[in-house]
Amino acid sequence: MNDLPARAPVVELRGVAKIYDVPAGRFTALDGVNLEIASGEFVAVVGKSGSGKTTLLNLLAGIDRPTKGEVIVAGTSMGALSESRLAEWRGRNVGLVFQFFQLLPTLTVVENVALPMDFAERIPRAKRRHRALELLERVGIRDQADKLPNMLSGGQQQRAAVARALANDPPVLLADEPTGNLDSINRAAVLELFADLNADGRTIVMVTHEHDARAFATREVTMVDGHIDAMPQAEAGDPGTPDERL
Ligand SMILES: Nc1ncnc2c1ncn2[C@@H]1O[C@H](COP(=O)(O)OP(=O)(O)OP(=O)(O)O)[C@@H](O)[C@H]1O
Repeated sequence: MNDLPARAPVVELRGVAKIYDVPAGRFTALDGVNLEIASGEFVAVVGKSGSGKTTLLNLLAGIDRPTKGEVIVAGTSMGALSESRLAEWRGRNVGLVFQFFQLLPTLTVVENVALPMDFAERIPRAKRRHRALELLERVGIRDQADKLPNMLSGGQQQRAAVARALANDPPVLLADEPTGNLDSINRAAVLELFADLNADGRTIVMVTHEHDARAFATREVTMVDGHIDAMPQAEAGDPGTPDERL
């Protein structure tokens, strides 16, 4: 995994604002956001629709840039990077998981998982398929490797997407509503997988609406109108033991 010392902040946001130009003028989606996430945390980002969760995640992923403030992930302040360096940085330092999986339909599952390795060129070409198969084994769908994505269930497709996100062994796994398109059984399975990966030391930031999903995280960050709520109300109650969580 990554070489960062245990508990060092792997994510830092300092005075971050994101302002969009909209027909009516300017819309402040994030304002004055400060956040530190230590290596090894599993953070659930929660909050009402429109509170800024996806905007925050996109800044962490380097998909978007802040209007103000600094975003530092895995030791890199992203504001200093050109677009091309940012794309290269992203391929090596963050793994992304989305609600709708976003697997390429014409590639097999194992080819989808190996694809980010081609871009980052960190793993020798001859070892990429082997590593992709190991990752599929890790997420429990090694037997689906040579199928096309549309032959898999939603839960299996999301497992494949998680394996793809881990392809370049990124310090941070970022997930935007990863269980939002799954039935309850697959949702539980994917959350267990995230909890397992976190137990192995992987830092995870997950945007979610789902109360049960929050119970798997080690910390909850609540967004309210573009801010982080300093004193969130207890909503979900005691998360309970793992067996009780779903
Ligand atoms: N590209 C954009 N241009 C203009 N406004 C935007 C843009 N992207 C997001 N917004 C606005 O910023 C606010 C925050 O959006 P964001 O998608 O981050 O919220 P969210 O908490 O993830 O919501 P949801 O839970 O519904 O996905 C919303 O009011 C949204 O309409």
